[in-house]
Amino acid sequence: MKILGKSWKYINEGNAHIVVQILGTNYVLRLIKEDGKTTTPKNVYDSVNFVNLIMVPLLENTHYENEQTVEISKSDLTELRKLLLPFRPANRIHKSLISQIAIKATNLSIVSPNCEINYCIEIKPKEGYLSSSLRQYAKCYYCFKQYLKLQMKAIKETSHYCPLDLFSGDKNRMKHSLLNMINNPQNNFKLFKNGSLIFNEQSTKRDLQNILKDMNCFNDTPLFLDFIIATLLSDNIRPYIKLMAHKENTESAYHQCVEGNGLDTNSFLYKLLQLQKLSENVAFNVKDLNNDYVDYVSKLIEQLNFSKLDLHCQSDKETFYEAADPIHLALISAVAKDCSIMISFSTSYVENIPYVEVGDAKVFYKLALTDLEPKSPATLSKRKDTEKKMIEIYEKYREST
Ligand SMILES: O=P(O)(O)O[C@@H]1[C@@H](OP(=O)(O)O)[C@H](OP(=O)(O)O)[C@H](O)[C@H](OP(=O)(O)O)[C@H]1OP(=O)(O)O
Ligand SMILES: Nc1ncnc2c1ncn2[C@@H]1O[C@H](COP(=O)(O)OP(=O)(O)OP(=O)(O)O)[C@@H](O)[C@H]1O
Repeated sequence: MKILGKSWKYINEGNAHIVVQILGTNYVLRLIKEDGKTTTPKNVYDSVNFVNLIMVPLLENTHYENEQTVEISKSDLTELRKLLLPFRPANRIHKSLISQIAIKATNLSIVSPNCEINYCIEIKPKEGYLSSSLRQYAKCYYCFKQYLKLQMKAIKETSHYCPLDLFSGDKNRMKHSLLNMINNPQNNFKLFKNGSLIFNEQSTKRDLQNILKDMNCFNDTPLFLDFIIATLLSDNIRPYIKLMAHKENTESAYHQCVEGNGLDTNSFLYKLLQLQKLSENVAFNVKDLNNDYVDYVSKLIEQLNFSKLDLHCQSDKETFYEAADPIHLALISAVAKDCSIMISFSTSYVENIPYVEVGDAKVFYKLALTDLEPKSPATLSKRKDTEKKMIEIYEKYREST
């Protein structure tokens, strides 16, 4: 069966979308899971506008072209649902309904369909700072939530990954955080080869070593991690980076959640962190999340069009932040706290794409963010409830050990 007249392949899925690549092109379809909610074409148009006009420019997510909506026929959709089943993970198949309107987006798992081999690293970094609501416990949201996940049996052991290490800008701490992700990947670290998942939550350090041998451009894991760090610290504009092998100094690793301030203001990670922090600077009461916010995405787009703001432009960004409803900012921040970083790379030459010089090799890469669709206002009250639950569980856990 073909989609839009072309062959396709399943890439992966999350709680809200199934993503399939359209072979021979540079795009994917983000199929929207429908269970529990009905998606109208208007909802999807608004969502696409939210990504294109708000999230992409605010994050300077330049390698992500404008999303578009596409319609899939009812009969194709019925067949597609059946064909997707064998590829879908057991813990996700309880959601089986898919919307007829899907989102056409840039395929971030490849640098280009013309490259002989494309690899891609996916990092779901989560909240990179200590939110004011958790400061008294000196423990960040991710590290706290690990105990809740353990209790719910969603994970077998807690991860030592701390987002504050990754966002610290300190290369030692960043390396340490990536090693912790690799030791216990959960949904935070994945690797793809030509759009197929080759490293996931079940993989081990040894699996990564074998993948790197096969890749033939990084001699060892530390060099591979240096490559990831160099791209994350880049401004995503500079045409090339010369990789300086960085000697790890694990002594400086923290064993608790400590915020760093080593990120350059032009770096990709800094921009993501700033957007995440939008929920900190605004005071709002969860009780205010009344019916006024049910259709907030379409209101936000209307306001943006009415004020003729272009969020690619710095002064318009500032005007937007100053005038925005605090709850809208908190909802934008929630997207930035849950999105994924995709670093696709290849040793094949690709025009107008930055590269990292690794020894004699040039590794061409694209750094971009995905999963930028708007969240429901219920996300904000869910966060408060989760915080309460995870603090209780953590305190019980501490008493028992
Ligand atoms: O509960 P959170 O905040 O940690 O994040 C949820 C994620 O959990 P995790 O990354 O595993 O901790 C959760 O991820 P998983 O399904 O656990 O992989 C979703 O990303 C969820 O987003 P949405 O509600 O589907 O839009 C996320 O929910 P939102 O809070 O972003 O709505
Ligand atoms: N544009 C893309 N190109 C290639 N692969 C993608 C793209 N977007 C997402 N993916 C892959 O598909 C997976 C699911 O996508 P995404 O995270 O957007 O789904 P979601 O259901 O919205 O996630 P969540 O569970 O965080 O709500 C990602 O983890 C990633 O592996």
